[in-house]
Amino acid sequence: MNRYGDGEGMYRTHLFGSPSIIVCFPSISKYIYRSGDLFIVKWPNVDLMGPTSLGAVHGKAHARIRSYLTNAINRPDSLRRIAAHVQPRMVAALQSWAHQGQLKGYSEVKKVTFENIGKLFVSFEPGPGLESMDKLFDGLLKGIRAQPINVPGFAYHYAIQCRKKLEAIFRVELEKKKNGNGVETTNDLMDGLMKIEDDEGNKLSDHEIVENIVALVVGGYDSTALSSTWALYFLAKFPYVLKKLREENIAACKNKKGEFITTEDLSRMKYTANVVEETIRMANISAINFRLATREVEYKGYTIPKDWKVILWIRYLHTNPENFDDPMCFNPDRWNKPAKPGTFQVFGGGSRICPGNMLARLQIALFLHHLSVGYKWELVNPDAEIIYLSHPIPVDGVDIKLSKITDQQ
Ligand code: HEM
Repeated sequence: MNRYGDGEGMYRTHLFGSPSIIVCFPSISKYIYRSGDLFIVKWPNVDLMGPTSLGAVHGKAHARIRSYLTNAINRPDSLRRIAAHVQPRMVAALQSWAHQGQLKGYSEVKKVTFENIGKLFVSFEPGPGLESMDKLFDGLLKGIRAQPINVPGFAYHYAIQCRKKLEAIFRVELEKKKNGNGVETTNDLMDGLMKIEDDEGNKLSDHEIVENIVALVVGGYDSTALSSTWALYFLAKFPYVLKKLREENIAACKNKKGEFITTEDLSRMKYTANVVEETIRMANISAINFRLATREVEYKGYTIPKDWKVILWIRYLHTNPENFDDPMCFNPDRWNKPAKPGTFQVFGGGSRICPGNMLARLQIALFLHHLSVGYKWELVNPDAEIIYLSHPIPVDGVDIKLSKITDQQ
């Protein structure tokens, strides 16, 4: 960009041996998202994501899984149920953090997020099994954005081993469900995937169900945990934001007699919603988004060749002062008015927009509620360096000292 100027907001380069177009302006990003037939989604290391999973399939196969999933986790009635379901574990986790006093924010947030997601997706109960699965998912996630070198010692090779073990675990769960062996009737995502049918009444194969469940945990687990961890970080750094957040959240539960807050309560909590949006904008969990040109495309006098990778550079959009004033300032009030069109792409766009976006927002908001009402905390290393691979996170894993707020405070 320094060499050629902004142009139409894209430039060409070579990344990891592939010719690629890097897209960094809202207008061209919008065009690419809208032209789903010209630019198909194409994740790297799709074998690790699962070639038959939602993020990898196209056409009717994509539409039928997506429609089920959107109903199950992204509609108001499902979110209402999920809100009631996830809060007890958040409350218990925060109490245990206060007992610990000092803790690694990221690993603790991950534990509680994984417990909730494990229960929602496959009815897993917390326990040692869940902990070892967490490690397997960690290994799998690290491989997804690594060079595909299938040699022992490399992240990609290890990720393949983790994936095999995870598939074996989920296959056992699926068999139990199919045989009705010792599993009470549940209503989790695996049950839902088992029921999906296409126009001819064909169901998903066992293999497709298992691949989709693995992909859903991959998509929904670390992304949500990282976002909540960044909220811990930003709120510690911006105390006046925490003060306003706390006031709104205390007011929201003033007349409650111990019951949890609901999605209806949250819909009235404007500042909390702003804090969620600002957290995910600045966290940039998905810093880039992947597409592939299916044929040669002309755009405003430029040619995008067939089979070139098209990489949407989301972090650039979110940190460009032309899109967001003073972009590195954590300022939830900026969300009092909507972002400029096409500048906010945390969840991607078009027919592929993240189907878990409302679920993620809900979990972050509920976490913020219990955290801000009941606890105070500080960063042990406020100047910790940030690492960016595989995802952005302070290098110390957000080490915090946390305690319960007493009545006198
Ligand atoms: C803050 C948390 C999250 C972030 C930042 C995030 C971000 C994204 C992004 C950028 C995409 C790609 C969209 C595109 O290509 O245009 C995506 C897709 C996807 N996400 Fe999320 N996501 C989050 C939470 C979740 C959750 C909770 C789930 C739960 C199930 C989930 C499941 C998926 C799936 C299945 C896809 C593929 C969708 C498709 O190809 O149709 N994500 N997400």
